[in-house]
Amino acid sequence: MRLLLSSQIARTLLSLSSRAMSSSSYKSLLREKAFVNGQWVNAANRESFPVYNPANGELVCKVPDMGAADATAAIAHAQVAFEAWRGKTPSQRAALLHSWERLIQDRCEDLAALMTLENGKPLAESRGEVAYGASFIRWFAEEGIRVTGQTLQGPTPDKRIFTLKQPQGVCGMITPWNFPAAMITRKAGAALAAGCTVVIKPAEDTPLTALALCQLAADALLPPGALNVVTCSRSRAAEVGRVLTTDPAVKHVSFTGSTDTGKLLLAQASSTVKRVTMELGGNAPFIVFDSADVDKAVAGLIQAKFRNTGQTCVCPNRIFLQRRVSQKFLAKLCERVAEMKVGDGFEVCWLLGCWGIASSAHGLMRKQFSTSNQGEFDKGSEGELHKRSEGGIAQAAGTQLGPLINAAAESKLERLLADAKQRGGRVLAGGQSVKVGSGAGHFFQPTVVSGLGRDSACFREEIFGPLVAAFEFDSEADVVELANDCRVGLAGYFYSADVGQCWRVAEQLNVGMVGVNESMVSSCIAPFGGWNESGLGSESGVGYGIEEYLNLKTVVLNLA
Ligand SMILES: NC(=O)c1ccc[n+]([C@@H]2O[C@H](COP(=O)([O-])OP(=O)(O)OC[C@H]3O[C@@H](n4cnc5c(N)ncnc54)[C@H](O)[C@@H]3O)[C@@H](O)[C@H]2O)c1
Ligand SMILES: N[C@@H](CC=O)C(=O)O
Repeated sequence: MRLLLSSQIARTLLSLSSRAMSSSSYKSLLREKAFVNGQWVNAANRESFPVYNPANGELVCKVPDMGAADATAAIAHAQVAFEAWRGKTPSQRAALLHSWERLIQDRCEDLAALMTLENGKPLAESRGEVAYGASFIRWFAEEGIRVTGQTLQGPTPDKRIFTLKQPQGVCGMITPWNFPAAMITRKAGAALAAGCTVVIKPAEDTPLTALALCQLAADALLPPGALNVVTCSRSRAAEVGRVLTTDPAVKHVSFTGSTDTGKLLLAQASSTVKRVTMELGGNAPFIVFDSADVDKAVAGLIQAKFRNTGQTCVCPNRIFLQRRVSQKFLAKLCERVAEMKVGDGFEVCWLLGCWGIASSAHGLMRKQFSTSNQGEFDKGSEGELHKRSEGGIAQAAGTQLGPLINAAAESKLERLLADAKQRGGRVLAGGQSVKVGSGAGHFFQPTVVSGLGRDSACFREEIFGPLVAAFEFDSEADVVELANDCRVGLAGYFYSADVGQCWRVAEQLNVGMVGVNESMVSSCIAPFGGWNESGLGSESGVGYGIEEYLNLKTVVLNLA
């Protein structure tokens, strides 16, 4: 009887989940034009470029291939909009941002489907990203109404000093493909809440999520010109990027992407001394000490490393294992890796169907709570979101690793692997590309290699794919030196049961974010930023994220 009941439940869930999959309601958010001054527009040159589904190489649609003239026009509109937007009270801006965030949450399923379509990440992760992305808008709406200055005593009895924080103006933003929603909302949410207006150039691989966010911003009644998206192909990125980094009307450039591109944009932005926020590449150490709980460390690595098929700037890159624990860790890791399913991000099972239903229920509940008990409900959902995006990797029985973003990403993995083999590295798991469906996508097995030294490409370069490179070490001092032997410093992780060691190592790693017995360091609450060649400035966090978009002004008042 119990068996019959559970198979009926499974069948119902399966049918509900496949019905959800076959739904094409995301098309109502699919936009094939750029968004400037509240209008859907073509490129001045009338050209367009294709957006492909990385899972099967199929054409999704075409969007405008804009150039310098379009970027200049968008900046001019954003400048006009700035004069009105800065004049609104912080609470008025917050109310509009809250509406935008609510619409994003309400359309979570459609946004997630669009994201999986253009980026390839498993649907579970796309849902997690929509919620993560929305959290930044809510966070910054609240940050915006709490901006404060200082009142200081003067250097002489007749003087008083005040500080004011004022919006900078038009902000140019260049964003990557790996988090097509959250890297936009983390920047634009902060800038808009501060009273700035924005012109965004999204990555050429993933412009559709950016455009869908614009539609929802328009639905939320954000004023025309406050949020603009200029789309362009890779071959025009430098042209549009040059305008965003050199036009005197742009006061701030915010970029997330590779360190090489970041350096170029920094140099360009220096010509007009713009404020800059740079979130660049990482090479995160993931250290497992002998005292660590190995099962927790393996689970942590799986979550942090394979999120977005390993294409995340805070992904563990170099895995350092203390000699006594090394074999045990690798054996368990290889066991887990062998179970991971590579496939189309839309492939789900009834477990995820279950989650889809839960998330629809979440949408309904959210609507009900929105007037009565919003604050409390939001707090609860924040934790849920994190569990959900982690669950997408570690627990789901559907696709856990989607395709790589493009052919160049696959070639890079093959190069890193060839270098590892040539240097005597051993491939303990994976190591092959995978044919999925028509074979037009670029899929790769989760791969574990060991036996490498610090001369290997896996040690020196940001891997940005599902390849784990493990290295052994003997002492705490040795591993801190190894971990710090790189020019970037975004995130770092370690697992240890020794409290003293936890303090020491957290303090000694030259990175902007450290996970101690924890593999997820990103949230709207925590400052996000890197040291050294990983970037400049801080996104999110209490005060830090919004301050990036505010100018400090000192006012000296003479009382005499
Ligand atoms: N830190 C991150 O989150 C992140 C994100 C994406 C890529 N990466 C790293 O970069 C590597 C390559 O990926 P990628 O090619 O997408 O990164 P990229 O830095 O070249 O691209 C990121 C963004 O910058 C734009 N861009 C590129 N060249 C530009 C230019 N000259 N002027 C203005 N904009 C420009 C792109 O169009 C995209 O919007 C990856 O393998 C990875 O190591 C890091
Ligand atoms: N999206 C990542 C950062 C870049 O890849 C995060 O917020 O953790």
